[in-house]
Amino acid sequence: MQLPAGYTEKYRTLMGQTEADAFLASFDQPVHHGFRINPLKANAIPHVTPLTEPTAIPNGYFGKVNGHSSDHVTGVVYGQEPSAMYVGAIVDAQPGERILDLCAAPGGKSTQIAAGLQQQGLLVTNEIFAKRAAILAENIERFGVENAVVLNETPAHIAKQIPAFFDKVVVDAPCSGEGMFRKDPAAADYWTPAYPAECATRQREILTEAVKLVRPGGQLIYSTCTFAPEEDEQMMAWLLATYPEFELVTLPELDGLEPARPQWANGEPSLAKAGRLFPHHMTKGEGHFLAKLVRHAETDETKTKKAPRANFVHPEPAALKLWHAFAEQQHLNLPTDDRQLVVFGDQLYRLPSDSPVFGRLHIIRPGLHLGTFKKNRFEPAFALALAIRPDQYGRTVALTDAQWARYVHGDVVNLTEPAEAGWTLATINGNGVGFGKVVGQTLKNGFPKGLRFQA
Ligand SMILES: C[S@@+](CC[C@H](N)C(=O)[O-])C[C@H]1O[C@@H](n2cnc3c(N)ncnc32)[C@H](O)[C@@H]1O
Repeated sequence: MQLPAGYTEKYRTLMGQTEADAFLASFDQPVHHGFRINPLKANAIPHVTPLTEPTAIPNGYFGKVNGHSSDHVTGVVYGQEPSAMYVGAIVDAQPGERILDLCAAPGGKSTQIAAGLQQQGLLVTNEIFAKRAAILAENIERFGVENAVVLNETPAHIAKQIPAFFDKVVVDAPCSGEGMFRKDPAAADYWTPAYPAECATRQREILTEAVKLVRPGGQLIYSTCTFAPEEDEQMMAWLLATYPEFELVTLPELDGLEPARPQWANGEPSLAKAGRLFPHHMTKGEGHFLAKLVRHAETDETKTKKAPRANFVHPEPAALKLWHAFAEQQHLNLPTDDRQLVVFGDQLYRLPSDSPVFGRLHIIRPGLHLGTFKKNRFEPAFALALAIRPDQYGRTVALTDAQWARYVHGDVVNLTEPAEAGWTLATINGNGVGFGKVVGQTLKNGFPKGLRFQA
């Protein structure tokens, strides 16, 4: 591929001739695709997507996902570039943690974090641009995540509202995207010698807020999909110099992951604890930069922020009655725990445990969407169908491939046998695909209009 002259010169100077030749030649190699399977689903084994070649990352596989397959539509698989999967592995989410994904759309890292949290604890997933935040919310919903709050906010607003709150803050930063040149050669045309420094300015602004959000003793995870030292080693050198309470920690040993290059910044030896994935070294992947930092615990423990209680509107008794009646009639079995029911207009959600006061932050999804209050009745949400296991719901109908194609197209589905009338969970391959109302021997379609397609 045609790379800008300034680009090739830059990496010849940084790497030396021999390595630069191999690095630059890698841009003419094929793009590698990958996906992760979703351990949150009742059946995490895809229906049509082959699991032939695992990546070095848990649940990761090489291969391409068909966006119109039942595997994608039921959230059993999530397409993700193979080296991007390393970020989630380094976050290493554990059940019960409070994690913030600050630059999250479309949701690759967030869905990976959600898999690690196993529906316990709190994932706050944020995207600054509204259109991208809507896509993020859709992907979180399809993945069946129950414990995520989706925000559409600036990092500064979040830092002001809930400082020092999170065990882990992830900054998968907007960057010059040099690791995307193979996938999108037009991105290379956008590159100028000054572009990485422009991106670095924005990254510093984001990190200035991100550091405030990490609790003492908590971790900050920083990643980019670019090779530019200005956005990688030099960004970490700046962070360490500006925030001495942060320290880089050694990354786990993972296939293809190599130490970052202190000589590309100020020579500070600890920068080698950050990691790089280079396309001319790792077996298959587009490349990434990764770093994990810990914020030293403060000696004065009183400075550690206690979790403020969430400020949400709880359902009125009449609304609660409708919800309980629905759950009882449909034999919906949601485990009882401390998750609170909250209402947003006529919508009912289940807020994740440990949610803080979000104040005026712009929330897109306050947890799992359970459904809508209509006059004297309750209608279940699409998100609920994707989050529950079929054995948590009383009425289910397993669709054949042909019936599923009709369902996702928005058609009425003729059932092979009569079924009990009422709200029914349609499934394929053992996973929920949406609700529909059974009438006689037909399933009236409940697949959201905006998602319908011809399979
Ligand atoms: C590399 S992408 C994130 C990819 C995502 N983490 C994933 O795995 O799917 C960076 C994101 O940062 C967002 N962004 C751009 N400017 C930002 C800013 N000033 N503050 C926070 N996020 C920003 C972009 O819209 C983009 O969605």
